[in-house]
Formats: sequence, C-alpha cells, structure tokens
Amino acid sequence: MLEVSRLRKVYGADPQAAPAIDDVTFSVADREFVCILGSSGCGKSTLLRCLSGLIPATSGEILLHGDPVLAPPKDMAFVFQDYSRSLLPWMTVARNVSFPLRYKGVSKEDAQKATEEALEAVGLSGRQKRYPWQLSGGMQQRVAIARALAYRPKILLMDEPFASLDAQTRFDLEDLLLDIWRRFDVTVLFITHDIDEAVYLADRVLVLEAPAKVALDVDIPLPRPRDQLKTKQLPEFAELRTRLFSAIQREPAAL
Ligand SMILES: Nc1ncnc2c1ncn2[C@@H]1O[C@H](COP(=O)(O)OP(=O)(O)OP(=O)(O)O)[C@@H](O)[C@H]1O
Repeated sequence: MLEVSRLRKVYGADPQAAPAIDDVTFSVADREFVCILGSSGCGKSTLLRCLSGLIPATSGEILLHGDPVLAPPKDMAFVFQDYSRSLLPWMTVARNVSFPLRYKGVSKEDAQKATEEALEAVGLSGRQKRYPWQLSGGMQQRVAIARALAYRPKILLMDEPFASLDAQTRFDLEDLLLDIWRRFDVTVLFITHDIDEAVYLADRVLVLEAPAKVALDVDIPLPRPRDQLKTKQLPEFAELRTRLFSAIQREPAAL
C-alpha cells in the first residue's frame, strides 16, 4: 500500500514561490493499476519524483508499506519517457537490464536468470547482445521495462513511458504492460496525459489540476482482459473518456 498525505512541493528556497504540488492526498492498494492524468505542467512528474524518493517533498508524507519514503525504495522501479537517456549506450541490452541488480546484491547467476526472464517477458530474448542504439524506439522502451521487471519491484512508477512512440507500438506496449502487471503481481502508478490510455489501462484514474491537486478520483470498472478494439468500443469506455475529458477541461459539471 502506498499512502500519500498532504503532499506539497515548492522548488527552490523561496517559501513564497508557487508550489508545483499543492496538497495531494491519495492511496494506492497493492496490485492496483492507477493512472494519473493531468494537463501539461500540472505537476505530474514532480509528484512521481517525490513518490520515488528522488527529490524531497516540502511537506506532507509518503508511506510505502508503512515506511516513509525518503530515498528510492528497494522494491520500487521506474520507467521514464526518455528511454534513450535512461539506457546506457555502451552497455549491451543484457547488461543494461542486469546492472541495477548488482547494486541490489543479487548473485551473478540469479541476475542472469532474472535478465533472461525479463527480456523474454518483453519479447526481446534474441537481442541480448545488441546495443540500445541498434534497436527501434519501441524496442528500447521494452528494454527499459525489462530492466524494471528484472529488479522484481513491488511497485512500478512510469512517467509517460509510451508518449514518444508511434500509435501501433504504443498499443502493443500497453497490452504488454497489462500482461506483465497480471503475471508479476506488481502495483503500477502510470502517468499519462492521454485519456484513452488512462481509461484503457487503469483500475482507477486520478485527475490532477495545477498545482497538482487531486480534482477527481474515478474507478474504471471495465472488464479485463482488455482489448484495444473491443474495450474501446464499449459505451462505458466512451462515458469514462467524456467524464475525464470534461474534468481536464475543468468543466464544473463534470466534477
Ligand atoms: N526542477 C525544477 N525547478 C523548478 N521548477 C520546476 C522544476 N521541475 C518542474 N518545475 C515546475 O513545476 C511545475 C510542474 O512541472 P511538472 O514537470 O511536474 O509538470 P507535468 O505535469 O509533469 O508536465 P508535463 O506533462 O508537461 O511533463 C511546472 O510549473 C514546472 O515549471
């Protein structure tokens, strides 16, 4: 369980500066898939960076399984939008996936096994000896996902991981992620500004409004497994999309 209460973040030392996050409270249950939706600049990435322990909050509390998050927790992994900067170009695909495991104290044999399993899960078994720059953008993002998976996280934080990919690759990776989420029993917190993506993936969608306040918390009761065509044709899908779209446009009627 992840619990966020009264979180506030002001960048810099000036206490009068506008907050990037004002007053955010929510919780995420174990194995839940939660999407965070909000317009550009409303504080989504700042929120994720605070949750990951990469930057300190100005005030408020983040608890992961009851423990305060003050630094990146061991059982948390991240996938960011910019895969080209998160993969190390001088390391092979296999090394990119396995190197964080050394810092976790995993033996060489176990790291190799976890790497092979993770690369298989993302459909890249045959590319272990390639370098990231020899792969397409979608494949590079699969490597980043494999690296997160090999780490065996209990919670996966993803910051617009598919935003810079073409539509077909994006749909494929959304389905891959749902499959992985089901198989690996992981909690996922996924940031996006794509309403369809949020509704398609999530159990629950939180809408943030600037400066990062939770404006809406919506359950997504669509049946699983989901299907890119059939799920998106459901009338409930269209209703949820309209409701979230109105909330993002800040139409009071929708809130
Ligand atoms: N390192 C920083 N120093 C100062 N201000 C920052 C910093 N990072 C972000 N901000 C400010 O905090 C606010 C929220 O930014 P953030 O990147 O969290 O928004 P976002 O919702 O993720 O945006 P986008 O969807 O465009 O990525 C913005 O006003 C931004 O200018």
